[in-house]
Amino acid sequence: MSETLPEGVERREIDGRKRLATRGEAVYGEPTDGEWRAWDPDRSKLGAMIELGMDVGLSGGDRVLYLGAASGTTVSHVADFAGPTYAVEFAARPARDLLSVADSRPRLFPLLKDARKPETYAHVVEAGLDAVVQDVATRGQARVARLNRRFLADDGRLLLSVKARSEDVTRGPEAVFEEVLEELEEEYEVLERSRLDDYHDDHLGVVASPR
Ligand SMILES: C[S@@+](CC[C@H](N)C(=O)[O-])C[C@H]1O[C@@H](n2cnc3c(N)ncnc32)[C@H](O)[C@@H]1O
Repeated sequence: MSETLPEGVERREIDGRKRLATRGEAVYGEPTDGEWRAWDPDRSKLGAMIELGMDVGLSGGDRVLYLGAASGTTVSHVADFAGPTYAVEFAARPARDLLSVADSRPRLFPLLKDARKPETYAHVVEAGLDAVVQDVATRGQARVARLNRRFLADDGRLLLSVKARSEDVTRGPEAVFEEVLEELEEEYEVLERSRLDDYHDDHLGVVASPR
């Protein structure tokens, strides 16, 4: 397992065992130790990717666009160690919780926007970002990643979680993943892929860089 964690992410003994952790206010009832809070890979695809040793290439202070922020479980951890973190979520109810998560995180910017319409937030989100993290769990996941490629620096990274059942409930996950990757590869080079089933059934984690 790779131990090159981003600055600001550590493996710490919390509640009786070593866990990934970041420093910040607790958000989803996760165990804490002082100012450190456990990052639960069962609740977070990005957490699972890091736990599984994928080389996500994140660094402390990175500028990040997060697509599919929901109520902020994962993006709260990202904003604990990253620089400006733009969090896009199109459903109003989870976005309300996301606003309170941002209260204690001055570098977290919630955006009630549709990730399929990047032109609606292009005036807020800077270009040349270090990372786009995507967990939208909706049909057309490759398309969303392609549409948001414009925000990434040439040496930036896409950290994508693909949920097979969101694309097609009738086909096997591997066939769905191949199709999603084929479309993704029109604009990205896939650097690493790994099933996340230890933590999330029928999900694929993908690390990619823009072509
Ligand atoms: C699996 S949940 C995300 C969980 C979250 N990433 C976390 O780990 O804390 C997927 C979220 O993506 C949002 N979503 C789906 N399609 C979207 C779109 N086109 N634009 C913005 N958000 C979208 C859903 O409303 C939902 O909240």
